[in-house]
Amino acid sequence: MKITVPATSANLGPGFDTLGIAVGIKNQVIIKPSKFHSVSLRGEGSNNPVLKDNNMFLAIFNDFYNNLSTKKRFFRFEFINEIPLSRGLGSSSAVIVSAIASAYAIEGIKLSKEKLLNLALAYESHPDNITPAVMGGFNVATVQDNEVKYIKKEIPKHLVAVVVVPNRPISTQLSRKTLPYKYSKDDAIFNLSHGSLLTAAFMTENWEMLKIASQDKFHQSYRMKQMPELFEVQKMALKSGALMSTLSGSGSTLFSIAYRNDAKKIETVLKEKFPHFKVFTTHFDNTGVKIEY
Ligand SMILES: Nc1ncnc2c1ncn2[C@@H]1O[C@H](COP(=O)(O)OP(=O)(O)OP(=O)(O)O)[C@@H](O)[C@H]1O
Ligand SMILES: N[C@@H](CCO)C(=O)O
Repeated sequence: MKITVPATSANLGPGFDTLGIAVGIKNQVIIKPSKFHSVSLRGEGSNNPVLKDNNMFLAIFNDFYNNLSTKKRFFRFEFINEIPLSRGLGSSSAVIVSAIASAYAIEGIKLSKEKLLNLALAYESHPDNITPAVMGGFNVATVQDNEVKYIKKEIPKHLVAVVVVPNRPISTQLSRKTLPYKYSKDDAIFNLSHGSLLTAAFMTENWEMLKIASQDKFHQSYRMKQMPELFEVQKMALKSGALMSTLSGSGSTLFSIAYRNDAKKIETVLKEKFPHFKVFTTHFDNTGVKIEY
């Protein structure tokens, strides 16, 4: 059995804890029944021994599997990770979603995507990474009575993401602590209006509106000050033709959206200017987590 789950970019500027989008890089887990427990790990995180043994995937998988099954079975877990850790591309959300989906699937128990999403919510207080990780596409999500309420929009193929991944992480947990506890009425209205405009721009495919709509006063500047070079990346991406350029989740990745025809030029400029960062272009994922037997 193979589970595939996409990376996700949350906030998209003003949509703090609300807007998120799934992109073409992914984590895959191949699970096979085995005589004994074994784990292999390739790609992102493979040089981190902690991730091999007591990683979050196995902890969540076992929590659910032990409740779903009466049988004591062993498995071989083969992790193939493309999503970098602590770079704002939803690595932990991908793990949470794929671990829960795997436990149900290995037992042959059907699990709707809505139910999966609400089970994942228990592990992540904000829905803006887990929702696109489950559903794919662009999502607007909120939590009401412990349930995620969301609306999804698929992204057309002529749009791509140009992603700049710095060589230093920003921890979501720590960076949330650097944010103000209170905001002024003006800043609240600024983010409400820009987040609403951004959502409408995605839903109506008004891509030229993304640049104005993706401005933020809640979190980006506080976080980007931890790595001031990110302001340069953002300016260069927009100058080279990006439709929008925002901090991906809590960072450190800078996430830009562009027309497919403009991506090569943007990517080339960013690679030349920031050779110490990983720069790549990827399509959008409109499927979300998927299981193949
Ligand atoms: N691929 C993974 N495999 C196992 N555990 C993981 C993986 N990714 C994240 N984790 C666990 O989740 C914790 C938080 O990781 P990380 O900071 O990447 O998540 P995050 O908050 O989603 O940030 P980001 O969105 O930047 O990835 C890690 O310390 C690790 O315990
Ligand atoms: N909305 C979350 C996203 C984390 O990926 C944050 O900004 O902390």
